[in-house]
Amino acid sequence: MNGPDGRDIRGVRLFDGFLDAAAQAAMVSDVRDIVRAAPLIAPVTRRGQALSVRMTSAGDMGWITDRGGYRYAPRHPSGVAWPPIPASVLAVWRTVVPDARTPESCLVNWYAPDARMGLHQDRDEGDFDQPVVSISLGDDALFRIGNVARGGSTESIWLRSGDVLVMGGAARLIHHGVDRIAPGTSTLLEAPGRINLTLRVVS
Ligand SMILES: O=C(O)CCC(=O)C(=O)O
Ligand SMILES: [Fe+2]
Repeated sequence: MNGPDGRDIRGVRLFDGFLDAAAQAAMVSDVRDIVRAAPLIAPVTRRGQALSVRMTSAGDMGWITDRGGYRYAPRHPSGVAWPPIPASVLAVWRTVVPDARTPESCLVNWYAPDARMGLHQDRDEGDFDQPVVSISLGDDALFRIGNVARGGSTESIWLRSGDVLVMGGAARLIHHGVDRIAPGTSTLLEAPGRINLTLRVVS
């Protein structure tokens, strides 16, 4: 059921339709401000393999990956500080995880129609008692949820614009990924694609 604590899928909590159309549009405008200050990066792994998403960040720390490996960094590669996390985004965190510490990082993932994200854990943070909160804007995404341990069965759900997902507690280190997006399922953005915002406490 979809009560005040969201719908439970393997310990992950989904608040579907959390943001109404006006709140989504306002948040997109805030994301555009972030991207203007800290332009999207085409990330590569240490081995030089390109990720299909484009990324930037807001907050004290931003997650980056390049030929030096992956890490949290205090600055955008251009040398500018990451812009602050917008109030609209912080408000979502405070509502869905009121007992958590203040997030130090808001990763902005941009999915063009052919982008995806492989199954992984979010484990570059210092305190796994703190949740991860993810906000979806734009086209639908097929989100796969596995297990904390590697392997085993998985379950996929469609994340839609305005949905908020919480990975916390026993599900904090659950494997997850985005198999694909469905271009053209939302009219929120001017071009097909999807924005995902992922909030984390880093330290
Ligand atoms: O795009 C999403 O919904 C998930 C993003 C994600 O898992 C991440 O950035 O670590
Ligand atoms: Fe993740």
